[in-house]
Order: sequence, then C-alpha cells, then structure tokens
Amino acid sequence: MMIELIKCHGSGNDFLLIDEMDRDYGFTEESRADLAKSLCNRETELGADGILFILSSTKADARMRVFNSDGSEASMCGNGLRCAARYICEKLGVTEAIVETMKANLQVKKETDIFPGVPTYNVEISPVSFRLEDLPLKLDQEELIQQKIPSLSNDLVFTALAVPNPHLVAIVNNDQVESNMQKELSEKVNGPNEWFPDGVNVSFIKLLEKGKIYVRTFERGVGFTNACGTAMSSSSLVTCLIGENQFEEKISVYNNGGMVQCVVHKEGDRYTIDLIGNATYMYKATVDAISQKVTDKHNYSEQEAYHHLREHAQTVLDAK
Ligand SMILES: N[C@@H](CCC[C@H](N)C(=O)O)C(=O)O
Repeated sequence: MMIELIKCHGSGNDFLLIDEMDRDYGFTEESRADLAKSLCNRETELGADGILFILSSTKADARMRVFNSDGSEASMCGNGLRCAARYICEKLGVTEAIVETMKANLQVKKETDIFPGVPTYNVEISPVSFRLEDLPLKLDQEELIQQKIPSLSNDLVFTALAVPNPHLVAIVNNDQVESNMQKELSEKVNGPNEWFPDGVNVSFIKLLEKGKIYVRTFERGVGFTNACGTAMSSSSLVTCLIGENQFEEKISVYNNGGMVQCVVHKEGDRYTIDLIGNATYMYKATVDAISQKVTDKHNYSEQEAYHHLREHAQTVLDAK
C-alpha cells in the first residue's frame, strides 16, 4: 500500500502526518501500531517521534490520533496537535477549528508568527488533572504536588499531572539537568515498575528567569525528544503553582529543539494551557508501507526560518 505523508515538527519533535479524511487506507489498530514502529524507526529513511493520523470527526472539525514510535497510542500530543492544527485549518480554509482527540475536543487557532516566517499555531492543552488515578500513579495518596517519592528519589521534588497524558515533572538545578539522573529515573518508571503501570513522560525543568524556563523531556514510548508540548505545558503550570511564573502571562519555554510560549489559565480549580509554537513542514512524500521505499519526496522551504528561531533559542540558553 502506498501512503502519502507530511514530515513535520513542533520544536523539533517530529512526526509523520497521514491524512485519512479523504482517503481510506483501511488501517486496523494493529496496522497503525506496526506503521508507527516501522516508519518512525530512526534507522530508516523517514524516522520520527510518532505518527499523527488525521481523520474525519462527527464531533469536531477533524480528529487526531497519535502513536508513539514504539507503537503505543497516546491520549494527547501538544507539538503534534500544532502540526495537525495547521494541516486541518489549511485544508478546511479556516483559521481556527476544533480537533477531536482521545479524551477531549480541543480548540486550535492560527497565531502571529512566533519568529519571522515560522508558521505558528495556538492549541488548547486540557483537561488538566492532578488526581493520581488519572495518570495512573500508584501511591497511597490522592495527589502529588511538589513532593518527594522517597522510594524513587531522595533528591527530587515531583509534581504528577495528566493533561490528559501523564507527566511527572521536577524542578532541578544545573548539575541535575546535566547528569544521568533523568535517564535512569525515566527508564525506571517506563519499564516494569511499582509506580506507573502505563509509564509516564518525565521532565526536568530549569528556571532561567521570570517568564523563561528550560524543559527537557524523556517521553513515554519514545525516549528523549527535542521537546514535548504537553510536558512544556505541564511544566509551565507547575512554575505558576509555585509562584515562579504568573497565570495568564506568556512563559517562554526553551527546549533542545527551539522555543514555545505557554499561557496558563486558572478558573477556580480548573486549569487550561495555551501552547503556542511552530508547526513546520519539512517534506511531503509517498512511502510503500511494506518495503518502506520513499518516493515523490518534495522538500518545503520552511526549515531555514525555523533554523533562525532555533539559533535565537540557543543564544538565550548559552547566556544562562
Ligand atoms: N510529544 C508529545 C507527547 C507524545 C505522547 C507521549 N509520548 C505520551 O505517550 O504520552 C507532545 O508534544 O505532547
């Protein structure tokens, strides 16, 4: 079977976007998982952190399903949703839309370019829950907000939240962010373990200055990625909870793939986050699902503008 796709990225978190709205590829659940494992493999020509399947929806303007590179399906993907948002809005000829995801219908809209020439979308990250049963995280308590899990680490102070995919975040110092600690911890909680039966995305946050943070994430089902949108949103929320940043104000979130902005909204005890950042197309191509031979490859010329954003982000990080 020949599959048409767009290779795209949000903050260097890269995806293969496959449109099933007009064309029925007849994928089964098993074939979606198999495709994610084979096409995302970095040893092959395509390689990516995941696949975004774009489908028709009866509840919204379109639907997005996201599969990690290990074949597992994720309930949400923030960087991927920006790419999906761009694809759906351009296809429908609109500047805003509602996208059905596994657990919520989410608002997406086109934004002013975050950096000259960089197509930018603003996507809603919601619902947010601190209930440990929503991750799930098996501890004998209801929530974990800025607390230690002594059986896991004596040093780190964690917050666990679902947005709605599961995140474990910790604010760390320079030595910790550069150590092997995050890898060891992430591998522990994403293998067979007593705390997270479904695994978890693990983020280390470095506070740069008011309104600026750096986030590095080990993603469930993938490993370290350049950036994780839901993790940057979760991390921004945590920095507001502890008073390091302000609700309703833009937070610049630097990552290994560039930079995004997050705005955390609080209404009573309900939180939502705007995740604003690039939705960059790298190339479109056709791939043979069996042989994985790639044909009709056409490069987009957007990477150069994105490269300038990335250089700028690196300058900010180098100064810290
Ligand atoms: N990179 C994504 C998150 C993808 C899903 C995640 N690995 C999971 O399994 O929850 C993002 O940008 O949010």
